[in-house]
Amino acid sequence: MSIIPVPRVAVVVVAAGSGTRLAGGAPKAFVGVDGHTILHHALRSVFAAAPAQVVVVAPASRVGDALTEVDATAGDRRDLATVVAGGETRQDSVAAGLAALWADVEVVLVHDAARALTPPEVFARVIAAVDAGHDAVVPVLPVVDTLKRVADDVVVEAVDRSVLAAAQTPQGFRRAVLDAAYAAATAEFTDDTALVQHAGRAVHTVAGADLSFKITTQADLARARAIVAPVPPAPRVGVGTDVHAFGGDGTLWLAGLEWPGEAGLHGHSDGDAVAHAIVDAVLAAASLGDIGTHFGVDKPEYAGAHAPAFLRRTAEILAEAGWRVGNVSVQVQANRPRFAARRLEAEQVLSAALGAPVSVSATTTDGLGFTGAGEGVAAFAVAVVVPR
Ligand SMILES: Nc1ccn([C@@H]2O[C@H](COP(=O)(O)OP(=O)(O)OP(=O)(O)O)[C@@H](O)[C@H]2O)c(=O)n1
Ligand SMILES: C[C@](O)(CO)[C@H](O)COP(=O)(O)O
Repeated sequence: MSIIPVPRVAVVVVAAGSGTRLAGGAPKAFVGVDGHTILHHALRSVFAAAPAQVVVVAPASRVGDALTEVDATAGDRRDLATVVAGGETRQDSVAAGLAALWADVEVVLVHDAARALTPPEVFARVIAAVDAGHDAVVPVLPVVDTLKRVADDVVVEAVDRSVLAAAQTPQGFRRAVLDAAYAAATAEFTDDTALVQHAGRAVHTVAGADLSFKITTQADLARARAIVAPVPPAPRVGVGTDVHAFGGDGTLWLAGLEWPGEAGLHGHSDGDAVAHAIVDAVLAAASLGDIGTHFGVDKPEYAGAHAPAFLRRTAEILAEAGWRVGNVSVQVQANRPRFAARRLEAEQVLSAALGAPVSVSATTTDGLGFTGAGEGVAAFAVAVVVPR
């Protein structure tokens, strides 16, 4: 692990928006592009830029998922990154990010996660302009459409586009200037250079980039998907296993079924090794971590939970990342219970919860190993996932 000096630059990545205009089925930053989320792609370019403190501002309910994306993208800069909860407006979220900056930071960039494909060189241009002495810097593109001033659906006048520019992010600031502007803010602005200019500071422009477009609508998402993954990703396969020992409280729950009269299994949840092996196989296929990543013992809502709770949430996580389950095959290895009479029932319960075909088979080890000794059960699952 290389020792990176405490950085003088910080990047606040605002990712706490709801994505109303996108209607992507999840907070925008967690909608899938190519099997990775918008936030994942945004963080890839942030961490590819100059070393900086990185503060990700996520929806309060998705701080854990944002940490997962930081873990997946930060590499040896993981110690430079933190995640905080955002606010009601973009400006509230920026303020939350600013509050998390380290004392040594002198230059602050504020970047929309929604501009997920921003090339790292734009970050370099903005930092260089602040270092050259500008209080505030905004990357811009020339306006290419003819613009009109409109009122009540009537064109009032044409607007001279030669004096206009389209603002992008990351927007860069001397930290003292941005902190002072936020401390004095009395109105909402849609970007940070507007707020700083309202506070009386000059704003300098640098060249933006076509790839820095903001993913706002489904058309923008389709554009990003065509850039990132011109050819739809092939189906992917994943494997998952799980083991639980008999001796837990209550009756047995396995493969989504209750088995009256059979010994229960130990576990944070109901110990259903079949369901947990399926979760691991599906998440592994989409490279989205494993059951511990999303359902760890720190999630009290899964204490004692049964298979449908795990499988429904796993299907949601997959969909948000741009995947769906093709099918799953799972085999349980155990002396008891006897599956033959209820195998189809188990397949129906598991398939309904996952939203995809799950086939179940069962076997014993002819007395060998811990399952053969009746100490517990083991389950082995293979899953195929395909692009949504
Ligand atoms: N309360 C908010 C609102 C927006 N943002 C972030 O600010 C950036 C630009 O906002 P926008 O593209 O408008 O995102 P949303 O607000 O999610 O989109 P919409 O307006 O369609 O709901 C996005 O990266 C978004 O995550 C934020 O961190 N906190
Ligand atoms: C900050 C910004 O991306 C600059 O163009 C834009 O103002 C964000 O606007 P939004 O309505 O919050 O997407």
